[in-house]
Amino acid sequence: MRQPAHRPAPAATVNAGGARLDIANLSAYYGARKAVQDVNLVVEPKQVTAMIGPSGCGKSTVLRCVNGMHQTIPGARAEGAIDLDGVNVLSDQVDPVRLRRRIGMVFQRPNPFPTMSIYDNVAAGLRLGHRGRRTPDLDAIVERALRQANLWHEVRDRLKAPGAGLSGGQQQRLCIARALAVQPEVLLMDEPCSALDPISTLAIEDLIFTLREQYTIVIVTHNMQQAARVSDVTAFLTVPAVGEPGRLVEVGPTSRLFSSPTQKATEDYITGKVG
Ligand SMILES: Nc1ncnc2c1ncn2[C@@H]1O[C@H](COP(=O)(O)OP(=O)(O)OP(=O)(O)O)[C@@H](O)[C@H]1O
Repeated sequence: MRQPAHRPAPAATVNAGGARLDIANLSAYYGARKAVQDVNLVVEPKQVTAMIGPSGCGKSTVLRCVNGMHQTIPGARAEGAIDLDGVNVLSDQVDPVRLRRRIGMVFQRPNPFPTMSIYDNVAAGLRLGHRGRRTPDLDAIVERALRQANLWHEVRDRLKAPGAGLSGGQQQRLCIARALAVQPEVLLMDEPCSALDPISTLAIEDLIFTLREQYTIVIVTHNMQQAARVSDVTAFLTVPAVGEPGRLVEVGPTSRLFSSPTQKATEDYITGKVG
């Protein structure tokens, strides 16, 4: 393994700015069971869009469909369309590996590769994409991703140490660096702070705030204060009745949705009457 050169990463390689996602009439199934129905949602670049709603309403399912991960679950399928700058990501023609390079995902529990060093964790996706060929400027890309994830200064002197030896909050920022290293256009975050302490949560929220300049970000969160703090737009999903699929009830600018929701179901949820 080579050590990264201690020099700033070249600015020209930094992703210039996110992509638009247009989710149209999305329904998703696990076997015969419909989990979400007719979700319509436009996600704009350079914005943070939060998805909130009670447990089981389908927030994670929508995220999975966006980056094709539902295909890894036996019996799961999606109907409708998810347009990523002109390409329907649900089409059979789309290569799932390429799709996941364009759409990165960060999960609820930090999941660094346990036997890999900090450096190799960040480089993992790049090596995968180059099928054994040497990635140009790997050191610089690793450094840039760690800087973007606000982790560089904490790990620059121990890049060979195992990623699993970092704190929970650092591990989550390492996973964000790993996702950013392949320069995705969209970053999906599924409850990225739910396993973290308040200080680490604050660090991730600050990071989300700065990353929105360069990426299209969708965050699923149970924490309404967090949605209010970090997002520009909020989408509220719910399950209308037991056994029914989840539905998107309302979407709008975050400040408006929290101050004057148009739907009673949204108001009941954000005021804590249900959910
Ligand atoms: N792998 C799976 N197999 C079968 N059903 C699933 C699977 N994953 C989710 N579901 C079902 O799909 C529905 C939506 O689940 P999903 O995890 O998307 O909801 P969620 O809003 O993200 O929930 P939470 O907030 O609890 O994480 C639920 O009824 C759930 O039980």
